[in-house]
Amino acid sequence: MRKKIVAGNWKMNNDLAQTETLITSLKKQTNTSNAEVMIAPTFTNLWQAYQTLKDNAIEVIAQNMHFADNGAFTGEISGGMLKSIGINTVILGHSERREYFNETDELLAKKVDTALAKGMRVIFCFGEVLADRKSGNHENVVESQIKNALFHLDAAAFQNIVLAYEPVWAIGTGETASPEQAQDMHAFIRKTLDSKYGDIVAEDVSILYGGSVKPANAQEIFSKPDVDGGLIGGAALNADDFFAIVNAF
Ligand SMILES: O=C[C@H](O)COP(=O)(O)O
Repeated sequence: MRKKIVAGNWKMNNDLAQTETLITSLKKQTNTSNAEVMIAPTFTNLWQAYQTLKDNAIEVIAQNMHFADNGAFTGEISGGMLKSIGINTVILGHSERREYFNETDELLAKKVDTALAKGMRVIFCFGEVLADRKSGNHENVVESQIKNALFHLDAAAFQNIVLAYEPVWAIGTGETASPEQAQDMHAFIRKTLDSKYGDIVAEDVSILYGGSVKPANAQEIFSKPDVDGGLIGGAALNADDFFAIVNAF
């Protein structure tokens, strides 16, 4: 069964004190929707966030992880380390990881494998840049990102995969994909999954939209039949805005 999910990706924002303040505000909010709510603080604040929220319905998730279990990878964090502090979900393939840290589909396939082998849930991100959208190549780009990183998996693996379509031109720019553009791409993503795995997988996978989702536009985007939620950046840094988006369902 497809789930509704709203996940806040805090990116490299909020030190420990700011994290505690924001979580205190989040705990005062009421979820009147049927959406699962997640937040992804920075690594240094995951433990504190998890401890503060472990009796709350808000799930604390990670923004990234390495594919190896351990070893000489200075500055990296493994899935086992995340699991050991109670983190069961990880965002992989965010466009900022792809752009600034050279993460390729091939690398992401290895990260996905490791996360799934650890029993973790993956929020797998992908999306086209503006030039691809302008040239009409956006569906080809998204199709190859999905195929290259995920199509080695078996159908059962998709029970622990959430997809997040994030057109790069809409991230942090204030320019949102129109609800129709989001719907069209989400429907295309289901068609792509259907071609390999059949309609049960295609219909059951949750597909989130990310890119300048705000309280003012969330309801219209979430009203589209193939949009199952959002991956929220800037607006997730304010508790009122974030829960206005959660409650837009
Ligand atoms: O992970 C979140 C996305 O990059 C969207 O960020 P944004 O809501 O600030 O555009």
